Amino acid sequence: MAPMGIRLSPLGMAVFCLLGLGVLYHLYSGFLAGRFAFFMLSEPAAGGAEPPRGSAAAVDLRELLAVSVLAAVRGGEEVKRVREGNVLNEKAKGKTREGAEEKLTSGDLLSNRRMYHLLQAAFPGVQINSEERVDTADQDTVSWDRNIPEEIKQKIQPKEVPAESVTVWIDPLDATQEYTEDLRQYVTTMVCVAVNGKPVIGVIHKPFSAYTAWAMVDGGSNVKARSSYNEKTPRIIVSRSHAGKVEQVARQTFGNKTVIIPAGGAGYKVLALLDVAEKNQEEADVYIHVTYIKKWDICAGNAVLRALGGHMTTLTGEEISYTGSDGNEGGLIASINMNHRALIEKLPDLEETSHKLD
Ligand SMILES: Nc1ncnc2c1ncn2[C@@H]1O[C@H](COP(=O)(O)O)[C@@H](OP(=O)(O)O)[C@H]1O
Ligand SMILES: [Mg+2]
Repeated sequence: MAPMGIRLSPLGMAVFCLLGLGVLYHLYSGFLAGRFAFFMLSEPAAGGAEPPRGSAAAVDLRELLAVSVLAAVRGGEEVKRVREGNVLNEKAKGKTREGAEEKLTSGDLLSNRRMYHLLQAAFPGVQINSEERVDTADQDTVSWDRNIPEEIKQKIQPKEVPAESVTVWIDPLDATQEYTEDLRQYVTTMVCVAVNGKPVIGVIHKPFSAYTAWAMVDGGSNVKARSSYNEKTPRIIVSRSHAGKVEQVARQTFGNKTVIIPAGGAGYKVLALLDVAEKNQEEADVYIHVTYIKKWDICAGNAVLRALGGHMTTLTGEEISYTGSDGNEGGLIASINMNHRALIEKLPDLEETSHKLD
């Protein structure tokens, strides 16, 4: 009932109600629109609010493997392009301890730039050690499209590790000496991922035959060991341009009739121990190196061998740690599906050998 003296007109009531509804609708739709806009805007931010992958406390090793394969392939394209263009701009960057000239070409530098920037942009929180100097101002346009190749997805599970435990080693052009001699079969590009100094992911790519081997320890691989190895009279693969006394060491260990295969590149020599269906690849049973060598030269091969159950150690059988300094002093011996310990015990004392052979 209406209060006394006031008559409510039904029409007025209807108009009043409609106005009220309008006001409510306006307020509420504005609120909803605001919420909707916030939701839309905050969607990428929410993704971004999670720390960008690779820069935060954790990195996924499967992603790191995918980028490492891409980096090795992209770097390899530069290596091939420069070689085919025949303008290497070859120069000497120094000498090894043994006095051999260390060469540097445009192939090394352009591959390095590509590989480094690709890995660095994808994983900004990770330590990357590269054979060549990197100009950080010198950006490269290739970025990772976040695609993980189907084969890697099928074989490898995601696995996060703290970013600060990771060291990536890049060799943008292994066998530079042979590259300058146009011995293309020896040339590789390599990426290695070490976790707490242990080599865990290895990628070895042959740019001139578009062959890529990758493996992850406790993960999987696209390459395997051969079905048999000659343990009694192994064929030994050694350096052709930084040999030192390796031939004498090999003959002293395995006899004068031992077959010694001189070859370029540490990546190539590790592949020689595996089942690599590639026509420009020789096969061997053991890889021995006696001179100083850098960690970017051997880390990827070490990871691949370890993933497949093989070994790469110093000549006295110590594991090589892939953190800190970039040099490996103790030489190396690599084998797979063999008694590695027995091989080491057979080796002569290197100090003694070098006195005897001087
Ligand atoms: N005594 C030494 N000092 C420095 N680097 C060496 C070395 N012996 C081998 N290396 C490097 O290890 C890689 C494999 O060597 P080799 O082909 O002789 O087996 C080459 O890398 P790069 O070609 O990447 O420079 C080579 O330069
Ligand atoms: Mg190298």
